[in-house]
Amino acid sequence: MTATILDGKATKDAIFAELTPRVAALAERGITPGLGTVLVGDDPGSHSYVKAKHADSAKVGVTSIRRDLPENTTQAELEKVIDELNADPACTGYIVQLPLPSHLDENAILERIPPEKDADGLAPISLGRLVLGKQGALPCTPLGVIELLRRYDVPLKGANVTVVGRGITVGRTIGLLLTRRSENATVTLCHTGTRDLASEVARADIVVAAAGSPGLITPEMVKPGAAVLDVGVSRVDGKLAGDVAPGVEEVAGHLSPNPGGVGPMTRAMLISNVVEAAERAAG
Ligand SMILES: Nc1nc(=O)c2c([nH]1)NC[C@@H]1CN(c3ccc(C(=O)N[C@@H](CCC(=O)O)C(=O)O)cc3)C=[N+]21
Repeated sequence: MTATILDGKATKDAIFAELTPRVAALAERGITPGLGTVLVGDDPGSHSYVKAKHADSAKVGVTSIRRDLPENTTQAELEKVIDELNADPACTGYIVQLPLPSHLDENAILERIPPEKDADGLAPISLGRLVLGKQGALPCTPLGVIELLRRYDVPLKGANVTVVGRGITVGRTIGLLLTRRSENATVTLCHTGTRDLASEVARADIVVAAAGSPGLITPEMVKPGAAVLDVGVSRVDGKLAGDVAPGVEEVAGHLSPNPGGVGPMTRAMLISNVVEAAERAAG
């Protein structure tokens, strides 16, 4: 058996094609969504993600506002930029690219993002609303995983989902989305303290690998026919490596590769969040 590839790039393009007329409809009412990005430092990976987000915005007609700051930016300088975006009516939503350099207080910055301008659901108030099941911005990577599964008709209701990794952008939050009544999945969250990772993965109908540990998920672990999503990414000898080892495509029923899987979906969900927030604000 060879897994059906969950093609995140093609799915992102399909989502953009759906968003473009919605942005045009907003434009007719005099509304232009504007996505801001705040990037501190010169990590090449972060730079290429941010660049891609601006290209995405342009593609669907969303204005973009870019704030690139040097590595040695102080907390006060960064807070000033955040306050400017908060006050700028052209910026309807924005993200602070994570991780921030270690001398900066990341949580204090995220606290400063008002929920109505939070484009990727990582500000504390948005995360709290997610826990409470209240309307708010939702995290883009978990949304991307769910949307990709939905578009390939991989059933979530009642599915056993094993998530590997407890980072804030994926592992910690995806269970909150998957266990909503609208998804109704059963979620197991694994991490470095998990006693028997192989048996937790073997039980799963869907595996979300978001540990950032190259090749962690091997073919022997995976239940034949399961859907496997490779979300983790690390650099090994300068090359990008996912969490899913070669050979899993022979066992899995569906596989989202890395690159070309959840990464582009994350970007699609960011633009979708910004468009949806603008529509909601317009009434
Ligand atoms: N506040 C915040 N929100 C984020 O959503 C966020 C973040 N910080 N910090 C870093 C991670 C990482 N991330 C990616 C987005 C797109 C790709 C992506 O599109 N990747 C392509 C190609 C990547 C390449 O070739 O360089 C792919 O997977 O095919 C990857 C990674 C968003 N993140």
